[in-house]
Amino acid sequence: MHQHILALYNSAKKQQKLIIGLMSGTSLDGLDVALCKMSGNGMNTQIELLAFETVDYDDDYKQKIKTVFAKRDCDLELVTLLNPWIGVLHGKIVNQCLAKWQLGAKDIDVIASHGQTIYHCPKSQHQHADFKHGTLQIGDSDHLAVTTGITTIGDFRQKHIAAGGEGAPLAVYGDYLFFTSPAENRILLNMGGIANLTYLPKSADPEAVFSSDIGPGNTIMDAYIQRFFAPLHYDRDSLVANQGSINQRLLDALCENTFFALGFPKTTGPEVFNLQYLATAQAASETTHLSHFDVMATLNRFSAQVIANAINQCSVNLINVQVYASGGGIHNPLLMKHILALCPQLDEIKNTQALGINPDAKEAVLFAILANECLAGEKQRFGNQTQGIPNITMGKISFAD
Ligand SMILES: Nc1ncnc2c1ncn2[C@@H]1O[C@H](COP(=O)(O)OP(=O)(O)OP(=O)(O)O)[C@@H](O)[C@H]1O
Ligand SMILES: CC(=O)N[C@H]1[C@@H]2OC[C@@H](O2)[C@@H](O)[C@@H]1O[C@H](C)C(=O)O
Repeated sequence: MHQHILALYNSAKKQQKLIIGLMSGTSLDGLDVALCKMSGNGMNTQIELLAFETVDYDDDYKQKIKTVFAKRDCDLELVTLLNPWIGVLHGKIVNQCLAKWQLGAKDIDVIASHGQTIYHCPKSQHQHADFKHGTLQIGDSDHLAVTTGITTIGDFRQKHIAAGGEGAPLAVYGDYLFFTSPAENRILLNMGGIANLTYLPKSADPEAVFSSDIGPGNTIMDAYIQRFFAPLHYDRDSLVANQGSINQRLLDALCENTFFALGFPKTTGPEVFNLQYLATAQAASETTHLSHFDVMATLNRFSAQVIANAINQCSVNLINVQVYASGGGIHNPLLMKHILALCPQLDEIKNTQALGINPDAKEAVLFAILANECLAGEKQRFGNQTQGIPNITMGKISFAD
């Protein structure tokens, strides 16, 4: 037996594993690195988040990725070069974290790497008769494995598409295994660049569980701030949006999109929700004269409205439902205030820290759970398959040598 297969076999049998989850999301802010002590599998999964770092990307990284990110037309040579380059860079970041945590490669069972999404196009978006759904993550895991000396499981989304899903959201798998509770119906809300939610009924009925993208979280707000308030990268503490007023005509125009009429589950990305989307809505509503502050106030409300609509849609007729939020949007006080005001049935919105997981680390932890399932899980059953949750194991395995 090959030594790496044997090592994986031994890892899979271990009572406790150390898995590093890596997530680099649509906000392009940095690499989230979560050191997870994991035991069990399936509904018995236990996680202790031993350490967490967000290692900020420098401007050079951001510029390089932005050249191709969510662009229909881009330099294919650059994409080809970025694929290994990001893998190596993410590997070096893991090595820095290991040094900081005083751990060596041998202490880690596997790395779970999401990579960097550069384009996501479900059929609802591309509407090309010859093709189904597509998504592309770069930052190849062979390069991570060689750079770190640690077996790396990556490229999780392709199996989801191969099995009939849209390649996202994958959050549902980890959310279902780790956050389901017989005590209450739960909505796990993540507000990154794109917002998504997972509905977890207290019955744990896998036929009733689902996960869906909702629409923009921070992505249009971030793009607007980067364009008009550089060098700011985002509207820290809602300081800009708080100085403006909501423009109802622009808000109505922003809400006019076929994506919002689609049922759950559905996916989207910055390929749709971007500055061009805003410009189209401004032209349609004749609001091109607004101040930057009013535009930001309106964009903030737009995200909140989209998110609140989705919460209301899946909590209708439910009593005892609790929302647990995660992602960078929880740090945007105006956004949180609007969402709560638009969901009168909620007394509060908690965050996933109340369930033991740092809300900034949640997506990176999610990929550690997927890797744990890849190694040690058994096949899950998600019922009738209409919720976009195929019964699959995800991830491709890269060895270090
Ligand atoms: N103090 C703050 N005030 C306002 N917004 C904040 C604050 N801190 C973070 N954010 C927002 O959170 C964003 C980062 O969120 P996060 O890291 O969850 O996104 P992501 O994981 O890249 O996205 P996705 O989940 O769509 O892939 C920032 O770009 C910013 O918009
Ligand atoms: C294609 C892609 O990278 N999608 C991301 C993105 O970021 C949030 C939302 O859009 C979600 O669908 C997904 O990530 C999370 C981790 C998921 O798959 O659950």
